[in-house]
Amino acid sequence: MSEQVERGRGRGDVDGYEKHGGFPVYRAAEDDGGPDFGRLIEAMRVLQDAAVSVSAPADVVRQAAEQAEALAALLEPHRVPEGQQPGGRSMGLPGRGSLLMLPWTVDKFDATGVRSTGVFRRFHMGGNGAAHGGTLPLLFDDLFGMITHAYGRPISRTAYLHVNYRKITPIDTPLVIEGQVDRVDGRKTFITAKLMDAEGTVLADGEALMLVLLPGQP
Ligand SMILES: CCCCCCCCCCCC(=O)SCCNC(=O)CCNC(=O)[C@H](O)C(C)(C)COP(=O)(O)OP(=O)(O)OC[C@H]1O[C@@H](n2cnc3c(N)ncnc32)[C@H](O)[C@@H]1OP(=O)(O)O
Repeated sequence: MSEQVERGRGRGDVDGYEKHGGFPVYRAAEDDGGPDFGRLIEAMRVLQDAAVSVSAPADVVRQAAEQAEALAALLEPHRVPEGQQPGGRSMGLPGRGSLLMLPWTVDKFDATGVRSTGVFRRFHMGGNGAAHGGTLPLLFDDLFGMITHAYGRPISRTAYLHVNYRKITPIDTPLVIEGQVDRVDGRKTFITAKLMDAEGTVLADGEALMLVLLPGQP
């Protein structure tokens, strides 16, 4: 571990951790949305896998569309403002219960770094069995956000994010992504991470600059 990482441990390294610029302070959902929320989100992902991979008779497609519309209508009256919904705030669920985030599971989260494991699914596919290139920066960016948070930095936004695509990233294959803070310079947090397969082969690596928000910055 570098001296800079050691010095940066904990939340005392930067004044104003609780200020978060102009960003609201979000709390984790207390009960991961209740007993069936994770089930709903996983069923939605299975549905997304199906929706992008089936070629079904017209009658089946019509029935599926009607059922999807009925499900949306069931949920519609229960919309709440950002920060109150369990989606994205359920720390015990893959991808924190978000349908946007990769449905991965965090198995290390501390000041020395964050590691997460999971698969790219069929609905993440770009072509020829490989994950779509745009889904990798999403995975990296969310990891960089968590690394920044775990390191104790105030709420920061990504100023730049660079991904090197070293090898094809296969779908439906267990993978791991791991990264850490490399260097801190005032508002700047420099982070690197690697996406690897089960044998440790690097499929992609990335680096980012996260900037601590100033008071009032959204
Ligand atoms: C509970 C679970 C939690 C889980 C938490 C999970 C959270 C997920 C977080 C995801 C994070 C995101 O995706 S955030 C969404 C994507 N990012 C954004 O939308 C950011 C949009 N950009 C901005 O809002 C702005 O550009 C800011 C706030 C980032 C910076 O604006 P600013 O405050 O005016 O900064 P500025 O003066 O320009 O720059 C400050 C210093 O940084 C340098 N700098 C700025 N940009 C760059 C750049 N691209 N490349 C190099 N250097 C740069 C400048 O040269 C300067 O250096 P010097 O002259 O001082 O040396």
